[in-house]
Amino acid sequence: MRAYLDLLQDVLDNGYDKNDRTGTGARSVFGRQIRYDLAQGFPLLTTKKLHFKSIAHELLWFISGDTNIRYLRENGVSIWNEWATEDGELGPVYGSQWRNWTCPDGSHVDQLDRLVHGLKTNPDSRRHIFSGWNVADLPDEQLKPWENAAAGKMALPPCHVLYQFYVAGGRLSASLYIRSNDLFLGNPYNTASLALLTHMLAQQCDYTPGDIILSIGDAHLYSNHLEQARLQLTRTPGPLPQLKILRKPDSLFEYRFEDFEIEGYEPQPHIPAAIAI
Ligand SMILES: Nc1nc(=O)c2c([nH]1)NC[C@@H]1CN(c3ccc(C(=O)N[C@@H](CCC(=O)O)C(=O)O)cc3)CN21
Ligand SMILES: O=c1ccn([C@H]2C[C@H](O)[C@@H](COP(=O)(O)O)O2)c(=O)[nH]1
Repeated sequence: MRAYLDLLQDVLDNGYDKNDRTGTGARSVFGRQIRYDLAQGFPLLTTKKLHFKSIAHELLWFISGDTNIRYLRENGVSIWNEWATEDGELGPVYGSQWRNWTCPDGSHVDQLDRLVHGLKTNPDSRRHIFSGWNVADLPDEQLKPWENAAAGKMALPPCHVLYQFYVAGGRLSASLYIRSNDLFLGNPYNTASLALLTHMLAQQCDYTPGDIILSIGDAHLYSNHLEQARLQLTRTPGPLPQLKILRKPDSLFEYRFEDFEIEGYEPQPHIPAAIAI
């Protein structure tokens, strides 16, 4: 996880202080990349305690195609509460685009189903991609997230926008473009989520999990996360935990939270930080 800490230092040292949509202010750099080899362990941050439960439930919720936070709430996950309508709606965010992209003729595309089929039947393809960036559903910038959701638009435009997969030597690798990344709160979630998805796809398609690569556009530390980032930089990363998947479900769409076990996770204490809304 050294590369993550180096990126925090890079932003502290070289970032520009900019205003941002949330009014919090952020220090940012543009265009950075971090790579993890999943053979080295599961990339769950060890320099502060992370809530794997939130990360896994959020990914299962995306994969199910759901865009209402009811499922998350029922499972004790509150990370999307601030953006939803009173009824829990977020509009056509990730799950909707991944599973149910609407075409001009009114038909729908299940991008994840196509991805799995492609990875199994045509591993050498250079087109193993799915994307959440559906221009027709982007929010109206003048409205609040929940107002957009109530109007049938996305509450927030996707941050983890474009996923690409690559098969070589029996290894499945994943590359993710993140247009905007809250390095203190969002990035550790995005990293572990991409790793978990890659493990699931590798299991389904009979490959070994390979590398994951996160390419970040606007990489920022919010002004009220700078002290927390400096505290984290005083800590030394520990050994990475291992992910065990306890059974092989019949499809990507049949995983349950109980199928995942994280072994050997011995993080340093949690560092609280306020989320910018
Ligand atoms: N400003 C901002 N940063 C984000 O990372 C982010 C958004 N907004 N909006 C949409 C989603 C929601 N995500 C979130 C939201 C909250 C936490 C958060 O507060 N994490 C706490 C623990 C909370 C918990 O797991 O219950 C942490 O310390 O990691 C993390 C990611 C990622 N995304
Ligand atoms: O998966 C995610 C989702 C969101 N974020 C962060 C990145 C930004 O700090 C905000 C989104 O604000 P925009 O003004 O739309 O860029 O959420 C993240 O890091 N990871």
